[in-house]
Amino acid sequence: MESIAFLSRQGLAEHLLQSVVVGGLVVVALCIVGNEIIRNHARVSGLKGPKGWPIVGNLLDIRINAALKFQEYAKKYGDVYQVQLGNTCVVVVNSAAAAKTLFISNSQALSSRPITYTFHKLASSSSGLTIGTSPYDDSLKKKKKGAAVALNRPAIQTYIPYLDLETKTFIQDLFNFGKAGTVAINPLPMSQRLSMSLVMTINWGVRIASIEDELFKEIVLVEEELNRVRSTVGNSQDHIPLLRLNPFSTISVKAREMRQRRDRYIAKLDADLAEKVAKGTNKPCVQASVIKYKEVELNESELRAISLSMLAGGFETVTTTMQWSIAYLAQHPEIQDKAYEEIRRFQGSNEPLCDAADDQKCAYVLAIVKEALRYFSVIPLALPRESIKDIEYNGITIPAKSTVYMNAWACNHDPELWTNPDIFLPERWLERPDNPVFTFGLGFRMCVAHILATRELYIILMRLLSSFRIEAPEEIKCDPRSDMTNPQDLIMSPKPYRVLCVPRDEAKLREALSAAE
Ligand code: HEM
Repeated sequence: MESIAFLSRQGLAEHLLQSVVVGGLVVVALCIVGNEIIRNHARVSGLKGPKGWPIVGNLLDIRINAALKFQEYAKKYGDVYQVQLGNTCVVVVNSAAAAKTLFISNSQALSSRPITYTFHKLASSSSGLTIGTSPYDDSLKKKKKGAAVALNRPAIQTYIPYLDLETKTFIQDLFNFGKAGTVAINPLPMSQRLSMSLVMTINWGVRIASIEDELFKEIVLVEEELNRVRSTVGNSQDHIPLLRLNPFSTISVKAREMRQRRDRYIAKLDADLAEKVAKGTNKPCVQASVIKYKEVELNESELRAISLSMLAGGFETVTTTMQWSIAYLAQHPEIQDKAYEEIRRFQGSNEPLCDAADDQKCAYVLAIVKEALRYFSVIPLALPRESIKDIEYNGITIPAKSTVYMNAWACNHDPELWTNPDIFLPERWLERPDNPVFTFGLGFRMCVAHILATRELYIILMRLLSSFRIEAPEEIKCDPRSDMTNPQDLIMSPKPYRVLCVPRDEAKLREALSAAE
């Protein structure tokens, strides 16, 4: 009797277990089917493009190098197509001609940014968004106007003394840490200090004088982590909502921690400046003087957004462009020697610290800057856009609220624009100085500081190449297609390396640097 009861209990338990498993599988299958229907519905009607796998879409295919993979897809699907990143349908633009049509002719329609889970919900500052991550609204227009006033040509003219001081300190650092060319060094912290100090001086009137500064180290660490958090394609949870339920997600923990740490130093910088303003001891700077742009009338959170944007936009971008360039130039002495000759000829003297006020008049050095911006394309997918109204493109309607990526890498390497686009060749810019560079984006949301950034890179390279011969003590891998530190970062940086900065004329350089002190 007992054994019959036992068997029937066991049978019941097995049956229950089977029902739970089958029920669970049915629910999962229904969820997948439901999700597929939603995803299919979200696709742009009539636009070609790969659908990828259920749930993940094309995310797995673009892990190694999204911009290159998108460029490859263009051969099959055309210059403009759609991909499926998890649940997000993205329109990708891959040629110079298509980018001009979409981002310039439809500038206003493509004036917003999509909201992402990892950055916007977890990591963005409690007191507001940066300009680069703000969707389109009236507040964004005011923030952009404030930044434009701070970064237009007349304003940049007033920053020449800052450019002068920071680039001199850069040369001094390379000379000192590299012990006059006898010790191989990684130039990264020196470039980071330069670009960070410049934007901090412009914004808050305070410098970072040394790479040993604790605030410098904190900002470097936090901004580098945020670069990961802002990844366009690397955070799966941005595109697969189910993953947001994971309570142990390391990227979510990092995002929250970095937000708090960033809020702390921005608040401290603002408070220190407010104190100086009250005492009348502040240096002229954007934050202190923005109140005088009466026509803009920014509130506190909009002012804070400008500060955040200066650091987020102006620090890693310039640094990584320099870091790739130095790696490449170290292995191409012929480009360095040509630049050195051109600088000497242009200046008519043997002065290592070239004139900081020179506005990009040495054509060959400007050509190196433009080629570095093009060839390395440090933000390969620019910053994502969202359309605010329907766009007609080649008979297809890209509806409002679509996410659109400009593949800046593909546009910069477009064979319709350049012969041998995969070769680093500054001379191409002497032949076609007016060709476009896509590295700063295009249209309404184009980089607000592209004039400052180009001028900064120019004067850094002028002084660097006229002061030193850069030598590679060992091979440095610096192919932008494969040698990045983390292919999922928003801003791509090369792996760490070391170079020797050998003074071209040590006595003359010592003299110039000591005169500058
Ligand atoms: C080599 C240096 C730089 C590169 C490659 C770069 C690249 C970019 C790119 C690709 C965008 C998005 C453009 C688009 O959506 O079309 C952007 C936006 C922006 N950049 Fe830069 N940038 C650089 C330097 C700077 C500097 C020095 C600053 C500030 C001092 C800055 C501030 C900004 C801001 C505020 C935006 C947001 C514009 C908006 O969303 O309306 N950038 N930048």
